[in-house]
Amino acid sequence: MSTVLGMNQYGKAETRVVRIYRDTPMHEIRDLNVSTSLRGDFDRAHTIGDQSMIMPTDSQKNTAFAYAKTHGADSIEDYAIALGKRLVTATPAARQVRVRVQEYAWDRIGDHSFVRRGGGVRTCVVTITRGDARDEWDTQVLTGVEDLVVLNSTGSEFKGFLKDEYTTLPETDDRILATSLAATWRHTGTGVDWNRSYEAAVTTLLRTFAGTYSRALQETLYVMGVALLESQDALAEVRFSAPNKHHFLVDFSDFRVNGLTNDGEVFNAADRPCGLIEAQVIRDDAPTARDAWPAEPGFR
Ligand SMILES: O=c1[nH]c(=O)c2[nH]c(=O)[nH]c2[nH]1
Repeated sequence: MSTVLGMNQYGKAETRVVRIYRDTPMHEIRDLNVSTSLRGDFDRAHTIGDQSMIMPTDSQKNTAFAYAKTHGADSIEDYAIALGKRLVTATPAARQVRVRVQEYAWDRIGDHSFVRRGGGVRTCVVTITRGDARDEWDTQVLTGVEDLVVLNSTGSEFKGFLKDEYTTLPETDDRILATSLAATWRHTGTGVDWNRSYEAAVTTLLRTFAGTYSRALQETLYVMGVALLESQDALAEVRFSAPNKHHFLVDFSDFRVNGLTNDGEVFNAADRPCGLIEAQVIRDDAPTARDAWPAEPGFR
């Protein structure tokens, strides 16, 4: 039996590129998922382990970041064409490149604040307990929003934190703050215009996220909780679960490209792990929650 190498291609899949345009106080965002694949004569890499014709996938990823700085402005098509031509040009053995780009759309909620388009799933959990008398019910209503993805491209710091032998995180005065917010709030009664209350709650959460300088996501959640409870008298408490979706500034300093700087413009949107910040904000005179929260282990 003899065997030969068949079709093959290689590249970097799903480089999560976030490009911030910050030339004016009104920032713009492009949020991309970029995959590149090179095709050509890469037989020797497969058959005899010769890497001399291989442009590393790591370099392809770096090029995707660098081109977001220099070519990311207009359309994903122009960006993909420029990136693809560069990769083929830099890789003599490549005959063809395929560049796939997905762009996530964001809507503006402030000068440097955005919410992912279409985001936010409305939820409710109702718990009804039979009372002593006929037609007597104890009704507890939780309303919430999940997957509300929000991002501030500046106005966020994280510094002054506890450090030990394992701490490597640099302090920062200016970072992206992004989270996929889950918030659940408890109503004190049922005489509520639910739709109007929900819309107002989400508006308050978004407006507060956008309008609050953040020293940590913990502080931002607390301020959002206070604002929500102050905006509607009939809310007893709110609970937040907020993954800190880390955006790492891409280090261009090792690239051998003249004049390429990264002044808070190109970020790697990390997939995982994320910080997970969770907090409850409650009125001090809130009626007891009884069984409102679906907290039995293993139950929903
Ligand atoms: O807002 C933050 N809170 C933290 O507790 C934390 N920890 C961390 O590494 N980064 C951040 N950011």
